[in-house]
Amino acid sequence: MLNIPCVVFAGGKSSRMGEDKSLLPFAGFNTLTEFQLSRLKKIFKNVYISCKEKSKFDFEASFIEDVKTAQTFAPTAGFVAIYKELKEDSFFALSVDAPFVGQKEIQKIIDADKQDIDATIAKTEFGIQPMCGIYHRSLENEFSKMLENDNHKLGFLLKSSKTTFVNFDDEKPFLNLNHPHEYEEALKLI
Ligand SMILES: Nc1nc2c(ncn2[C@@H]2O[C@H](COP(=O)(O)OP(=O)(O)OP(=O)(O)O)[C@@H](O)[C@H]2O)c(=O)[nH]1
Ligand SMILES: [Mg+2]
Repeated sequence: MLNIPCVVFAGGKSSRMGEDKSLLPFAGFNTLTEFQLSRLKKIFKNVYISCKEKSKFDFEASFIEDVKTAQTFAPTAGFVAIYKELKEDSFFALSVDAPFVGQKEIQKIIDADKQDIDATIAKTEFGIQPMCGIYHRSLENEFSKMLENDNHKLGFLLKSSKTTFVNFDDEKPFLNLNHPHEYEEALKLI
């Protein structure tokens, strides 16, 4: 079991999906969020759910609600709240809509992580995967500033910080369910 806390980001608008993707049924679970919780709890000692309002879920879990000052829909609001809530020096961030990121990928990222850097993030041929990787507390102030300035460019933050990018040849584990057709594709792959 991994000691680093895992945070599943499930607070987005799902504008491309057209309905809240964190609440879509998946692999026999009532919601994609519960599917993620169930499998990630076998890998990490502590798994948290980052969201705007925990009341949208009808199950028990360790929820971290976004800071209330944030009107914007962007993971930045989640990051600021997570740093406030957790006492650990780093955490593993994963998007709720990435159901195929498995133990193998997670372990490779953990093995590449070091104490004196800001982040360790997955990268594929398509580009960096900001919602799959480790964020250190050294970025806490940066995230607060980004939220204040209504700047939500995670890619820019990572490229201008001490980030280790971990290369993956296989794109498949990083399938993101942004559009309905990707959800349909994922249902067939389970
Ligand atoms: N906690 C929190 N997470 C968010 C917020 N906005 C986006 N996220 C998460 O960030 C991750 C990446 O976002 P996207 O894949 O673009 O999901 P989304 O923003 O819901 O979808 P679109 O509206 O189609 O862009 C997802 O895991 C979202 O749940 C937010 O305001 N708060
Ligand atoms: Mg989005």
